[in-house]
Amino acid sequence: MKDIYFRLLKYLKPYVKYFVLALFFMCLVSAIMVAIPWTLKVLIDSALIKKNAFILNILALSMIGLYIIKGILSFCQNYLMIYITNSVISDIREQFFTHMQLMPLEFFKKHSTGELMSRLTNDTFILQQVFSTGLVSLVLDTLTLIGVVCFIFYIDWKLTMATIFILPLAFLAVQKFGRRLKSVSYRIQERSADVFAVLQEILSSIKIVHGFATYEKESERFKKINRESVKAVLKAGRLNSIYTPVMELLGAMGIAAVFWYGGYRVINGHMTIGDLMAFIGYIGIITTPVRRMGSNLGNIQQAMAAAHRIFSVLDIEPSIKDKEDAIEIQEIKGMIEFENVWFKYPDDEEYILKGLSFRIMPGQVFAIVGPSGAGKTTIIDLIMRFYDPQSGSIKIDGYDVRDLSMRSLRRHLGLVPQDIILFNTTISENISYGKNDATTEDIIWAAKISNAHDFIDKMEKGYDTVLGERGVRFSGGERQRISIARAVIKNPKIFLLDEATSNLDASSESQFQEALKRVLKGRTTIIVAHRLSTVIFADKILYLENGKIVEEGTHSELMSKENGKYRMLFELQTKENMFASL
Ligand SMILES: Nc1ncnc2c1ncn2[C@@H]1O[C@H](COP(=O)(O)OP(=O)(O)OP(=O)(O)O)[C@@H](O)[C@H]1O
Repeated sequence: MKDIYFRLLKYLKPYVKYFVLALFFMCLVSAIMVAIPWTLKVLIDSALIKKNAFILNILALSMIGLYIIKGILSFCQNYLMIYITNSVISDIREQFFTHMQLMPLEFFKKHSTGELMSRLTNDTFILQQVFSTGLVSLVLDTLTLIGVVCFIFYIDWKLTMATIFILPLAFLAVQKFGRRLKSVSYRIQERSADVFAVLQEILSSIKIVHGFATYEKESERFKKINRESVKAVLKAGRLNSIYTPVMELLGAMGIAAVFWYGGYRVINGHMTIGDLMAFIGYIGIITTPVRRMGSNLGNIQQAMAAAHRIFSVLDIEPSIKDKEDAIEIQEIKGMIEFENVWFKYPDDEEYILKGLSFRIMPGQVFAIVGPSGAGKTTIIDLIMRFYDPQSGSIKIDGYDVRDLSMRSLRRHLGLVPQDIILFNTTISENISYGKNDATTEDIIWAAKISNAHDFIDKMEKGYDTVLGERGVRFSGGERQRISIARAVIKNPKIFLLDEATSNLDASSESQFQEALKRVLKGRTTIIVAHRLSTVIFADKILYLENGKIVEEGTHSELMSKENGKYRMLFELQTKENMFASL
């Protein structure tokens, strides 16, 4: 827990001068708070008992003055604290976001989107709330408490000692509640993260839910998780509700004791009436802070739990990162080599790629075909360095990809992934996503090559059409063409097309292939395809099965193999196409 406090303090470093100023204002505010009951003593002993109207007037005016000054100081201190906490929280959020983006893909398999969203929004919100209000009142209350204790000791130490006897009881109760509240609040956060996760999953799969008409099943699932969350909130509510009356009782006991014992001390001449009234005034102004300190401590515990959850994500070291002396590769020729590559996914037992070796010379087009699950996409992911192999090496122009900076490596790779992911911005922003300095001509060029220009041009807003906007619908093929244009515009030396044409119809595909052949000239290309007709022009075709290359050669070489796997698959697909066209 101490670590978390220190870590949070580190975030305060850039704002330390504002923090010191806010603390200074807080000290002044509590000094005024502490001065106010003292005026009661002067009022009774020096103005009322001695019937001194001048002192009475001065007291009335100074009371107004003190409250005006306190108001101004409270405003400054509050605003400064809001500024500091919001800046700190925004720094944490930005750090969290940047960190999350650098995480390898396996991280996102372990942490659901809902969970990460909850860390970034809910948890940082708790921190923000607690530190902008809870912390201020805790500091103010502590300072006021210290000031009050000094004053009441000065007034009558015996009465003070008698009063203080009650305080440890209150603190014990506060601590006990604080601990209970912390564990309950942790449970609330966990449950609300679960609700987030289920909601996010259902919303993003709504098509499937509709398609399979599983509304009731999903409603049940949501209801169950939602009720768990309500249960946790109710438990915290119960604790909070018990907390207030217990604290009130302790407060009342304190006041009764002061009245009783203080009254005797006045009767016996050890105190003036003004002393006793000021004393009671002091006890009055500290009962609220003492009570509030308990709930503020509880809130701070909640914030610590939130900070712990945020830091536990920030502490995860990316398993794939640049070496300290990573090479920034400027220009590449485009040679790709796999040397005895063995790879399995993290936490899996079975190897997906088993001693894979091949070499692609610059400018060559390689196709990787084979049954589903053979490991084709995995090969692409390893070249992109989304994962590292357990043994063997993957080289680009003779450099092991682990020695290159990921940014410079990926700058030369044009990936068209199997899952088409487009952003909810304009078509032109989607196409120019990887090239900040792209001109309108570049965007149109890339769209033309990818066979996307015609359908974009026909749209009312053309390249300014926003994806996902009301009324804007794109077919799978159209989305795929935008995704291809996004890779083409980078003008990469190496193209990695993972089922890039699977959503195109036969005529778009043949047009696209013609265009692609032009673009691919002079660039190394790997095409992963299920439809073998799309790769017959490749310089070499690798037939992958169960993580191993079982056949390789050109289309005609592979077709000449009697009972060859490639040949059998090709013939099967040709027959299927014939039937489909009947
Ligand atoms: N992130 C992952 N974690 C664990 N296993 C994975 C992961 N991604 C893929 N796999 C498994 O690795 C194997 C190879 O997957 P890969 O996607 O490379 O196959 P593929 O040949 O491209 O298949 P397809 O043609 O169906 O796309 C499959 O058994 C798959 O279930």
